[in-house]
Amino acid sequence: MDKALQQHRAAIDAIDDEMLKLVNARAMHAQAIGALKGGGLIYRPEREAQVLRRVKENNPGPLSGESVARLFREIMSACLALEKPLKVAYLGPEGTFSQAAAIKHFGHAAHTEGCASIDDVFRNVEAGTVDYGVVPVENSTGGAVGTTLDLLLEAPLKVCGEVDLRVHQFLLRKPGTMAKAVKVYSHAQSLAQCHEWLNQHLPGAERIPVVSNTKAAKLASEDENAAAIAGEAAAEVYGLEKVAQNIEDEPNNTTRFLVIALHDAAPSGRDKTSLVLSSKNQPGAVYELLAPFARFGVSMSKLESRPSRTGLWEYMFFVDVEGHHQDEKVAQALAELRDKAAFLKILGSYPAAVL
Ligand SMILES: C=C(O[C@@H]1C=C(C(=O)O)C=C[C@H]1O)C(=O)O
Repeated sequence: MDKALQQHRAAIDAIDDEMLKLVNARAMHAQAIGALKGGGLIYRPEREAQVLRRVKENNPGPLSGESVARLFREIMSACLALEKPLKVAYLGPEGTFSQAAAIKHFGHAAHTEGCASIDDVFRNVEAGTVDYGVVPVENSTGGAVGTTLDLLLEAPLKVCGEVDLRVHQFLLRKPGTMAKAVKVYSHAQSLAQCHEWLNQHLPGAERIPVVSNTKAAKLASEDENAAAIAGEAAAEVYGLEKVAQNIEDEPNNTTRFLVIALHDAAPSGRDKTSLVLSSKNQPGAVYELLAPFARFGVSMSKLESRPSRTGLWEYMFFVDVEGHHQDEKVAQALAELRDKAAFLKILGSYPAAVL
């Protein structure tokens, strides 16, 4: 047993030495490519998506496709940081799901910077104080994030990526607290995601929405009568006790985030395009408006309406379609839409999430 163990460990050491050489050789190629790009835009979302898809497809196992993709995500992140670590703004403070999404998408070598609000994330990207921003756009139980949609409509920014994050919620208390919680702090989206659980387990408690789950955790850490709903990372930041775990009503609770930047992405082979449009306020107008997608065989993966601020009972439609705006079918549908829609803004084309 001892001998076998030693043999395996010796083999692992030898493999690790090989891997060290290989990842550094890879890093040097990435550096050379950085130099070819001449100090311009180094990060290429479409290429990164292709690298991740390729390793998933070629993975012989026994490691899962998901695991190898996560490893390569970190390798690429470190390679890119050799040139210049990316600065990524998210809805802070530290420990939010937005930060987890930023790290999932860009890896740990990126510098993540917490902002006080979603507006601030947009402003920082616009001003160029950060390279990218990560903003929540919809949750599988709570629905659309209105602030993000409104800002996407107005901001001169592009969507260059998407991140899907499985969200687990915890009920957190100050350690050693015995009294039943009379107040529950959390972000409105998280309160919505745990609505049924709260009805059952804390029916009398007042639900108080606050700007972030981390803020909720902070408030609960200062108040014996309060609890917070937040993720694991927020519990760690404030040293709270996890009184109940996975309290989200929907077991597949997922939040989708968008990556915003001054540019979108080139085609990666499996892309999405986000756009916002409005129709004239007349019967059948919405049907008419969306008809070009059906006619050119473009699949729609999302349709969300939002009241327009300009007229009563007028709506903006946020649409995601499969394909890149440079793909022929999508380009044809968009050309037709341009004539029909009262308003059309293409928010950007980007690789469909790999991780
Ligand atoms: C090396 C490149 O630059 C960056 C680093 C990548 C990598 O490490 O594989 C991929 C895309 C870019 O974000 C490239 O464009 O190929």
